Amino acid sequence: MITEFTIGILRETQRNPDTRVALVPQGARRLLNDYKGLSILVQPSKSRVFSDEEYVDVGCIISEDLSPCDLLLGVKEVDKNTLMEGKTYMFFSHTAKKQQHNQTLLQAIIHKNITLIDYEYLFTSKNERIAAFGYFAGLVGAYNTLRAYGIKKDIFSLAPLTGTTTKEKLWKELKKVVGRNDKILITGKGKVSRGVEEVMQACHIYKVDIDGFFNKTYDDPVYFIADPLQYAKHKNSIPFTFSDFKAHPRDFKSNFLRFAEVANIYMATHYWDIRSPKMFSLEDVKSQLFKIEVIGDITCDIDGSVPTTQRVGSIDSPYYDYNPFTGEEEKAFSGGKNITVMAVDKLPSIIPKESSEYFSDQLVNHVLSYFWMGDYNKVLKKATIAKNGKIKKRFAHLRSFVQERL
Ligand SMILES: NC(=O)c1ccc[n+]([C@@H]2O[C@H](COP(=O)([O-])OP(=O)(O)OC[C@H]3O[C@@H](n4cnc5c(N)ncnc54)[C@H](O)[C@@H]3O)[C@@H](O)[C@H]2O)c1
Repeated sequence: MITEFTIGILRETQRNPDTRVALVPQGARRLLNDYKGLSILVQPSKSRVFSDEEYVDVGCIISEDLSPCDLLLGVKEVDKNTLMEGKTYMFFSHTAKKQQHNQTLLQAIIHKNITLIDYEYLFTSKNERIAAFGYFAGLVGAYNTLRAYGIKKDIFSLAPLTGTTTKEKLWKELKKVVGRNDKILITGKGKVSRGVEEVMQACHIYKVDIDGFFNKTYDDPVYFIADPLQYAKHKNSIPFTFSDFKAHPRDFKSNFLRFAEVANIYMATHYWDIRSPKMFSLEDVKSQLFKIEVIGDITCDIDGSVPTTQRVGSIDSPYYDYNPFTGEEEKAFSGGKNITVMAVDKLPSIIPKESSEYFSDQLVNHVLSYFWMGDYNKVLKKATIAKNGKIKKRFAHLRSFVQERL
């Protein structure tokens, strides 16, 4: 039904550009077949996992100039110097939690009267995230965390993930994981957690219930997935409800330490609202009772709910140690009572082809047509951080953040 609409696929602009893409050639082909007034322009890129030719083959136009586009699609933060005045952009902006490193990006968006829609806030009517790479972050994050444990304990050796790989290759490698009587704690029951769980199953690590996790000993490794009901509690002992936790996170405190006393590996996959309690404090990790030796922080929030995450590691160098007594970072696997941390963003970029295909399917099936058919259930509206250079009401907490002088 559309008269005319043009999508632009941006070239990623970070220093080590992400090879993922939000709309893959097969998805573009489907859209172009289904909607006759649609055009898709693609900025040429040598690093994208799909070649320019693959886009041309399905009817897209390769063009450096994306100024004719109604919508510009990226994956990661767009270089603020390339932003075009008055355009509509959709990408992972990592601005809504007032991330300091993206403050100037948000300021540029406001200054240039841009409309910013963030994939992170596209939700179904059942409040489920629509477009996310989380599942793949879970696969890679769990792999990297198990690899760290294998190195730390010198019990197995998984190949490092450098460059890019496929799910099939990960699975082959994971056959090397040998179990001990480890207890693995996972927090969060969303998409990342689903990926982590698949890795657990691939390694024949078994899931136990909360009673088993706390009270039983096993000969083999086991895991438990804690949801907010189990890792947080109301400050006034009011029974926990998730809706209350989401609406009034400041009324809750952490109930995590009991897990830290039995788990030796921890994988953080929960969503964290900056107003909700941190899992533990840096004081807590000094305690003899704090047993966790390896933390795979897939949430990767700096100064977030997992305070041992002092910085974001890189794909090629994903680990560092945190010394609980000095509070300093040390070389990974340097021993003693150090906690080994794996905290890397862009984890799904290690599996760029499959993760892009998965993400693109979600956009094609559940999001993109709202731009030209009408956003009747407000999916786009709710994910709009700024409209024509004005911060939207849902993100009003960012108004002072964009006005701060640097
Ligand atoms: N490191 C990476 O490369 C990478 C990649 C993708 C996602 N992530 C991060 O992983 C985290 C989880 O992502 P996901 O896709 O699994 O999210 P999700 O929405 O699918 O699941 C999040 C889970 O967190 C828990 N939760 C706690 N408080 C919540 C709240 N206030 N609202 C909603 N859920 C809450 C729930 O158990 C929920 O199921 C996010 O912080 C995301 O940014 C990291």
